[in-house]
Amino acid sequence: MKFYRLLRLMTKEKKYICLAILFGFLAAISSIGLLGAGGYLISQAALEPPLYTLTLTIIAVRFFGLLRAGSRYGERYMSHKATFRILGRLRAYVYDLLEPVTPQIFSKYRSGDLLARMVSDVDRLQFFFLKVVYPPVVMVIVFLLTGIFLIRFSLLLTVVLWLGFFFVAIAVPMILSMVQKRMKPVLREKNGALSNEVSELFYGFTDLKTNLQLSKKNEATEYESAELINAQEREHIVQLKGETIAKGISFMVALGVLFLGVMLVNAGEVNGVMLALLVLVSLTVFETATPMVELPGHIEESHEAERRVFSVSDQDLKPIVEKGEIGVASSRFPQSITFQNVSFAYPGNERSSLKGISFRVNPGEKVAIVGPSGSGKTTVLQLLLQFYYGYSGEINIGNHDIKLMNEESTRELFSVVMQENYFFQDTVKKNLLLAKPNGTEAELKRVLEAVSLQKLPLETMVNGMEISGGERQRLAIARMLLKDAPIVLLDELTTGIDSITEQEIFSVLWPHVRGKSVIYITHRLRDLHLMDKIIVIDKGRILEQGTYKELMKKQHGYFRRLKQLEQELV
Ligand SMILES: Nc1ncnc2c1ncn2[C@@H]1O[C@H](COP(=O)(O)OP(=O)(O)OP(=O)(O)O)[C@@H](O)[C@H]1O
Repeated sequence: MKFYRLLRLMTKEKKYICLAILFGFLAAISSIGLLGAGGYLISQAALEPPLYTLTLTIIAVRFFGLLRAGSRYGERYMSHKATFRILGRLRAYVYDLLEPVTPQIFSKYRSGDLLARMVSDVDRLQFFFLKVVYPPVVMVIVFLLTGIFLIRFSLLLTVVLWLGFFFVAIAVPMILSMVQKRMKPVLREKNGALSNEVSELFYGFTDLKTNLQLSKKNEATEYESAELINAQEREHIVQLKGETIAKGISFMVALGVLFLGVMLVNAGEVNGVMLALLVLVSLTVFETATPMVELPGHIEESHEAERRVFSVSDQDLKPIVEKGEIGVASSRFPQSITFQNVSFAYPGNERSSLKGISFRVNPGEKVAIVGPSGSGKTTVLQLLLQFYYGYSGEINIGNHDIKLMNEESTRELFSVVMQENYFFQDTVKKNLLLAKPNGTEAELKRVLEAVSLQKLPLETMVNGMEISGGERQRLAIARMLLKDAPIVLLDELTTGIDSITEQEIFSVLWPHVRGKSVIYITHRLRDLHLMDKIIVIDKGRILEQGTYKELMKKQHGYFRRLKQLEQELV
């Protein structure tokens, strides 16, 4: 159902929603009361009665004036409070939906695009309550009550008012929405064409310039821009026409009420001093109805945003199993890791990236996984870190199947350096503290020294230009050293680092990980004699595994051939 999830979230903010509607209603009614009482006062004053007879009306005008100011403030305050609380809930809800399927999402969408889209769509949904839900509720209540008030004078007045309501709040917005719906595809097309031109201009700037095509591209971009502006103008004119018609109808209603009022006064059914009150009341009540012209647009926009926000999580991206609750008894001791006949294909991929992989890392053992690019090495870590669940076979840490283990406490077991490591736009210090929130400055400096970054001040901004790719990689290693978890996962950790620094890092790293279980992924074959076991993997299958000596003894072994090839190259 449309807006089902949004409405469910909204019900959690009942209190503020009810208060917003109450204050909105009071604000509208007091506006009507103020103008009505004002009109009545002027009419009465024109008859020059003794001043004391006007006292009550003057008090009423003052009362409505004050009530209007107070309730307007209350309405703004409560409606925004409700809106922001709903928005907060919505953000948390969307985050909870996406968090378990994040790896699947990022393998499907470009992460930057998706995040930007998500953030803007969620933000757009904040207007759902403010512009879609609550104004019509207030409007209907106000029109109902005003209609009932007018029945006191004549049923005809009420009929005219409700007829006006039908046209202004229902018929005109519906017709307008139908016309705009027909214009939307053109707008979308022009929008897409312009974004296309702009991104080609932006990303292909150097090529366009060197091939002398820049001015041609500029012209094309300007043409698309003018086309889009024209289409937007046309849509805006239609919108303005709708608003003008709605306002025109509300004036016609006021005129109709005036006309009827005069007839009623002539017939002696209504006192003449009430005439101004009737006209002003019927005019003011439409203040709540004329904004309805924009309602279909807001509904459409919210619906589109809602569809996009939830479409990502509604796809077949759900984790295949529910996570278990088994906590890890102690994260201090090294743990064994076992893969038993594990096969896995990434969501949407027909080809399996792992095919019946079995191996064991004993507690405290150091195991290298080597193999050519694309052979499935990183995938082993992705499964171990529980970024994906849809594999067959079993993965165990200690005696527990990881599918049954509590996700967060399991991750405490790992210190990880992946091929690409994310750093927050913050200082070196803050980025390091992520791994150990209570780490002291001395500890931070010690790990920086370990990766030969002692000259890097802790307050340097990581995403600033001062840090090179190799330094970022070393920083990731420093972060890993700081976490001090019992299982260490290293994926191509010295990519982008020169051989001398690499040697320095390894001389710190191996002593540091002594006693820990280590999986070290690499396609470089140096230092592998330090490993307890080497697993050679190609096209998702294990080709051979054993100690360095065992593999080097195999006459036609894959590893031996690789090693020989590397030595020849060196
Ligand atoms: N997110 C993903 N979505 C779909 N397919 C993927 C994804 N990540 C990897 N693959 C595919 O899985 C296979 C194994 O990839 P993996 O990254 O595990 O290889 P690798 O041995 O670590 O390679 P490299 O040394 O280049 O990092 C490759 O064919 C790759 O195309």
